[in-house]
Amino acid sequence: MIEFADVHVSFGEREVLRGVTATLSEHRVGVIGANGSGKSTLARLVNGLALPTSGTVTVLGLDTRRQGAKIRRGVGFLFTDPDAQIVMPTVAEDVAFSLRRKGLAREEVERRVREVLDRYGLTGHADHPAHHLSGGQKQLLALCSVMVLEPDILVMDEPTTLLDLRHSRQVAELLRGMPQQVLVVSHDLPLLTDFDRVLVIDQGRIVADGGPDEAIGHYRKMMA
Ligand SMILES: Nc1ncnc2c1ncn2[C@@H]1O[C@H](COP(=O)(O)OP(=O)(O)OP(=O)(O)O)[C@@H](O)[C@H]1O
Repeated sequence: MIEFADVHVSFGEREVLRGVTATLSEHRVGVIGANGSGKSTLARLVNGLALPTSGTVTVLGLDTRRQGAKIRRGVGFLFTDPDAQIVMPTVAEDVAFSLRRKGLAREEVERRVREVLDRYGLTGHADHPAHHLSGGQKQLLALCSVMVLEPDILVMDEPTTLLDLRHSRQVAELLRGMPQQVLVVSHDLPLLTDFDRVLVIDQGRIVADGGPDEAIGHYRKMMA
């Protein structure tokens, strides 16, 4: 559950979000809108990477302003650029990295890494240098590194930008099957067509909020 209560965010003089109020409890929630409308800022509020200038963001029952560290343990965040998330030389080591910090036994780490690489189709690349993967494979690797931690909520900022049609469909399918709540910022409208709820952001405000047909229709008209 993610709750925004009259959230404003300003960077200096510029007000980027202006009075956002929404309670998100649906499984897959999409966020669309023009460039610079405030979508990434909204996503970053969910794990406390950005904080409200005024108003409150509550995630998993916790206030992001006071309990950011705890929230970040429950909220997986996937950036647009997977290179920003690769920290170790090989694919398997990269996925294992975040788990090691949890203090799990080596066998348990290896078991979980194998399982997640298998689930996302990267088993054959386990010992390959992570930076040699294709853009789409790196995106899947970043997803593995986040999902292996079994987050309660997954936030994705434009996860399909680098992906070909097959990989985009794979991500869409994975999101459908995930038990976690997922918040996805995207310009990839087909990805969102069977989502449970889509928010349209314009100049820092929610201007449409509903099923994907209605919200995407509103967005298309707005951009015409
Ligand atoms: N840390 C920051 N400092 C100053 N300005 C910022 C910061 N983060 C975002 N902004 C500004 O806030 C506005 C909204 O940015 P944001 O990234 O949320 O938009 P967006 O809707 O995700 O855009 P896009 O679709 O282009 O990714 C932009 O004008 C951006 O320059």
